Amino acid sequence: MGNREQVEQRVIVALDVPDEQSAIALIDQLPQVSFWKVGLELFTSTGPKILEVLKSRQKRIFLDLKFDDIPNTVAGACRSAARYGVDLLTIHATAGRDALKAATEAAQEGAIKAGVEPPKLIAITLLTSISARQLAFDLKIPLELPEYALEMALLAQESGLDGVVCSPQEVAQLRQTCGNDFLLVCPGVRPTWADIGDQKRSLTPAQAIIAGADYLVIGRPITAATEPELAWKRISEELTTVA
Ligand SMILES: O=C(O)c1cc(=O)[nH]c(=O)n1[C@@H]1O[C@H](COP(=O)(O)O)[C@@H](O)[C@H]1O
Repeated sequence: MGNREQVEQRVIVALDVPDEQSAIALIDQLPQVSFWKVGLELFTSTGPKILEVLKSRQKRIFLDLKFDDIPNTVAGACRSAARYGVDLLTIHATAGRDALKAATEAAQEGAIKAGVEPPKLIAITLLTSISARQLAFDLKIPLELPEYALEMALLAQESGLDGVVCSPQEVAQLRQTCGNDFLLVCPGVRPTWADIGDQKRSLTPAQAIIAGADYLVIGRPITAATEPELAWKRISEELTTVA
């Protein structure tokens, strides 16, 4: 496998579209994409049907439902989601230690019962749409943002999770503290030519990989581009220079 193919496998494209038809159109338009993220918009619209579509095309799946509830409820949700045989699944670190532990155990149980590989359960540290100012003034968190993100990552690691979702701006620090076996997945990635949109703590694809991300999650710079294939190619070429 060449460098290019290897690095392309580290890009997860966010399938943030409203229905199955638009999702299938994008999946088929971008055959080189091997890893897709199904999030709240698409899953609420199609339910698990879209997961079957992706599996029938041998794609890897990040099911990003960002569970955040009491331990019993998140455990039930993770047990159910794990049965789909997806590769990655998300929960918010703010659900707390008991919920994170219960979710980890339940995801294993659900997968074993269904006879599929358990998903890697990863926790959201702090949404990449939140700035340091918003963390302090709106959320009233009295910690510096990098320290808060690190605390959430350590909470996830201590609770037995496989990794976290973090902004590329925090990934170097998290890699150093959490080690190489902890999965670091970075959304909030923006090539220099793309709109920043609602993302607040962004880096370019090359910078995010250099900083230590295992996977990049990229949505609108590709999916909302006039020519998604060209956007994908530009990102892939950028990454090949650092891989
Ligand atoms: O869990 C995520 O994937 C996620 C966490 C986070 O902190 N920030 C974030 O943007 N995401 C997701 O990553 C994707 C980013 O999409 P774009 O901003 O269009 O590249 C979206 O599907 C978000 O739901």
